[in-house]
Amino acid sequence: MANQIIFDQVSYTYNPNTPFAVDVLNNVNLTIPENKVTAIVGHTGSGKSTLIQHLNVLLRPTAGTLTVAGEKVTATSEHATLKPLRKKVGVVFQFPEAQLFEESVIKDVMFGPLNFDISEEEAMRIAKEKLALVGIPEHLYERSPFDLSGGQMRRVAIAGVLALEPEVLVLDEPTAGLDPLGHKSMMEMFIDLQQTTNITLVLVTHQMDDVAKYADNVIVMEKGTMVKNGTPAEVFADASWLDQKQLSLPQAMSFMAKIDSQLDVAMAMTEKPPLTVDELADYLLKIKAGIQVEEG
Ligand SMILES: Nc1ncnc2c1ncn2[C@@H]1O[C@H](COP(=O)(O)OP(=O)(O)OP(=O)(O)O)[C@@H](O)[C@H]1O
Repeated sequence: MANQIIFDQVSYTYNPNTPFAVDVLNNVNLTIPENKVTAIVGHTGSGKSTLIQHLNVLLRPTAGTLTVAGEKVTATSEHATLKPLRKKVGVVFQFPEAQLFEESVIKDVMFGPLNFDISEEEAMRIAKEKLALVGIPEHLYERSPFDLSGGQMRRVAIAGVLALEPEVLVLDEPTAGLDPLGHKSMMEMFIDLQQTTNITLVLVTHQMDDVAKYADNVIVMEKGTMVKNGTPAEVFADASWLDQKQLSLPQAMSFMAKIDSQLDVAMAMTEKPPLTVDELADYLLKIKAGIQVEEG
């Protein structure tokens, strides 16, 4: 259970003890299971980014205890003792390409490992491996990262995070601004990585289709607390509750909600409701087969 993440009564206040103090997390209690994909959803301003910035200790709790990668973090944790944690937890922030800075692609990806006292030779080996994984071809390694396309820059920045070989990978809307194909291929890359390396993946997203398709577990945040936790099927089961929280259903479920009342056969079926487009297609084919049997 070393990579299970536990928030125990965690609160966080920006600018504490000043007139600008803002309480953003309020007594958060939650567990993120290890070796699974957990999606964090919630209306804008619900505290998702603040929550995940605790995972690699960019922020420390104002109160309460966070356990991550086997380390306990509180308001008084010493900075120096938390360095190993920064290697174990990689965070891909929104628009990570903004953090590129080295003169070449390869140097940018080697920067993290070199900072953790890994030899130049080994850092180079890791950087090449991660660049291949994110789909950056070798002829771009010596180019300036600033000469690449936006999508390529993002992949280089992600390779830089992966180069630390984190055990927990946190993604804050990693595909924001990408076109649908870029979005799909990047999400599939992360999910392949999760499945082949068995890392713990935490995904902050507004895209309910991704939650339905990729997540094992969903955490719903509202006003700085967790208001629901469960599988996608459990969280999406109550459409009116989601609506109250200003969250949407995955497309396949919205489609079903629109036609369900007209599909007596479907309503009679004991099948679980489809969450994804693939499941919806299977569901409709079963209904069609059912109708044909009835008519026959
Ligand atoms: N540096 C900061 N100083 C003061 N308040 C902040 C700071 N960063 C965030 N906040 C406030 O904290 C609250 C939660 O912000 P946060 O970015 O964690 O929400 P979010 O759920 O990630 O939102 P979004 O979906 O829009 O990214 C917001 O009210 C925001 O204004």
